[in-house]
Amino acid sequence: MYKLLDQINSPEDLQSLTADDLCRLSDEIRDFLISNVSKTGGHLAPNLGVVELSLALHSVFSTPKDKIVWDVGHQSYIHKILTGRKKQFNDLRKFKGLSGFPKPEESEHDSFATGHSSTSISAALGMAKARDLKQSSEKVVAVIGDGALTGGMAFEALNHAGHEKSNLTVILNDNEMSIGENVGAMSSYLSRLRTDPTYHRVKDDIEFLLKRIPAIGGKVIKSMERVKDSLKYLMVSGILFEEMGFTYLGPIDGHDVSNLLNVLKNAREKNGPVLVHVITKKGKGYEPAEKFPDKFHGVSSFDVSTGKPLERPNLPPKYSEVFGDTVTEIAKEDKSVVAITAAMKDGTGLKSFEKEFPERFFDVGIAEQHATTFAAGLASSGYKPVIALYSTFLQRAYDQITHDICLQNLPVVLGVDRAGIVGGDGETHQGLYDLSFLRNIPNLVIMSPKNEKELKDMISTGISLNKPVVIRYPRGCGEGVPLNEPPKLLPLYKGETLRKGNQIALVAVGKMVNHANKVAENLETHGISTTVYNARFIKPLDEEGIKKLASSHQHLCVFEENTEIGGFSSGVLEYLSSIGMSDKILFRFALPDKFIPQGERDKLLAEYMMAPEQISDKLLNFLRDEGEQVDHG
Ligand SMILES: Cc1ncc(C[n+]2csc(CCOP(=O)(O)OP(=O)(O)O)c2C)c(N)n1
Ligand SMILES: CC(=O)[C@@H](O)[C@H](O)COP(=O)(O)O
Ligand SMILES: [Mg+2]
Repeated sequence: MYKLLDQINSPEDLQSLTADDLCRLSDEIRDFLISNVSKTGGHLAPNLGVVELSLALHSVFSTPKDKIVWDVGHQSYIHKILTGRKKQFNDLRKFKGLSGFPKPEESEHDSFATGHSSTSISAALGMAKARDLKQSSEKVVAVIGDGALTGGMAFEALNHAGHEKSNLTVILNDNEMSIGENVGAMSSYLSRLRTDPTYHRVKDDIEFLLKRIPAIGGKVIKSMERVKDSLKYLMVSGILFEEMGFTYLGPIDGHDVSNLLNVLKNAREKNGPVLVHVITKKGKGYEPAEKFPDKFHGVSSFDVSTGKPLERPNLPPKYSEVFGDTVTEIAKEDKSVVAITAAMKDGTGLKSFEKEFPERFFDVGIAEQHATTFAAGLASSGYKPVIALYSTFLQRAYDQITHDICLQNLPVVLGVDRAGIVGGDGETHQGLYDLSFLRNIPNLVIMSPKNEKELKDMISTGISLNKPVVIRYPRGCGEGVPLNEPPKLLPLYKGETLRKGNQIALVAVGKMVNHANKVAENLETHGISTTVYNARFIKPLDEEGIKKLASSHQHLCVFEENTEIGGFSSGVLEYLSSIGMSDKILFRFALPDKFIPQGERDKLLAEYMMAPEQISDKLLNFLRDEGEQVDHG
């Protein structure tokens, strides 16, 4: 199928290839990527942009002895192709298939697990210091994008690396894109680096002129070093990185394999930290991705000939879209509402808010900690910030929520998107811990809607509370309920009974409410009288409602799409034990205390015995063993 790629089964196989061969191999790899990712979905544009860079890296450095850390890691598909995993791309991001991110347990060539942005330089510096302490000789490389470079951790690591002066190569993959257009002063600085020929021209002109002055010219050039350096201070050419103790090389064309090979060999041999500034095009080699790199950042299956997603039945609106539209509607009436994203305006649905209120919309870059305390600052000055962050990325801002928002009881609403199982992104992205790490923060209200209509109501209720509020909701489409009614204020800290029975009460939050309804229907066919209670509030808990259920049913079961450790069901257990009724809890249905792998949500729920039919069977078997009357159904 592929003349060159079929011969590549490990990085060593690159050593015999010429630069021309590598160019031809780049074309084959792009064809392979487009063909496979169009079927499986995945991060296409980021990977199309780093084909030559990945080939050059694996030609100059030799993994697994040398270490390459891929920041975010969404752009590591070519790295995986070159390190013996091309045959696994049929199952990319699928249950029990190839991960879309580096995973040491998947290959010895994957030096560090990544998925969250801006960690690569820190990890690479740690590896470099370990090498120095062991007095071994491996090379260490971090590959970081211009988007990831807006993350605070990256600066902390650059600062430390410049101080330590260990040998380390940082490749800055600059494609002017985060998921959407990159933002921030660093991004503007990089674009000056990319486009500013002035410095080079002025420096060359001076030298050219001086060389023409007979005799003294040479001496003057020497003394002109200071002038040249002062020009450097005036111009750009990586001065920021040079001042942080790095040797700056670049900017270079990230699609010119020959030049990449030369510069990387040069960087490899340099002492101290080196930053190689590589200019690439996100989506290179596939026109739809080049034209719309944001849309092709992360794609589902698509038609290669048009770039359009494969036909899907008309699905309900996504929770994220409902979130963004609702906040925008409320902001039309309430001028104090402002919206904040950390480089995820598309994914969180806040693009609609930006369009309507550009002056009240803030994209802070990949900077969740800053986003959160920035919101606290706005709130302390009379505004009502709404921040949308993915559950998994919110993990970064735990102290900011605690120390900067809740301690001061500031009116900030946190939309915690992608809460629950997220699917193909796997362990690094599952939103399964937010109920546990948020529930212990004083002053914080935590809600989770059973559907997209209740999400609207919770947003309106949350903003009206004028205090710290979290609303957690899942990735993907809503339940298809009507959305034409305006949002209403919910009865505070109260749940609702959706189905009335008297034997077993199923208490659920969020998407698990629909799960509980299915279990209840199943139990009722076996003659088991079942209540379904939508708790709505994880904190403060609806204690009165829970107590009533415990007093009027033989058993309670609790459902949540969160780890079983410290989440909603732990809160119910804590409360019931405080009133001597903890024995009423029969089962807690939550995710186990482990990192949950990638895979379709239904497959993962079944893997952990949380499919509705599995839960029903478990309950029916328990009741039978207890001698309860259970019809055949
Ligand atoms: C902490 C964190 N926040 C947000 C994200 C979501 N995310 C994944 S890739 C990406 C953009 C990365 O841009 P860049 O580093 O320039 O890489 P490129 O896709 O351009 O190659 C973002 C925001 C993340 N992975 N981690
Ligand atoms: C690599 C990364 O972190 C993001 O691109 C993430 O994969 C987006 O997730 P969604 O597809 O759920 O928006
Ligand atoms: Mg980028």
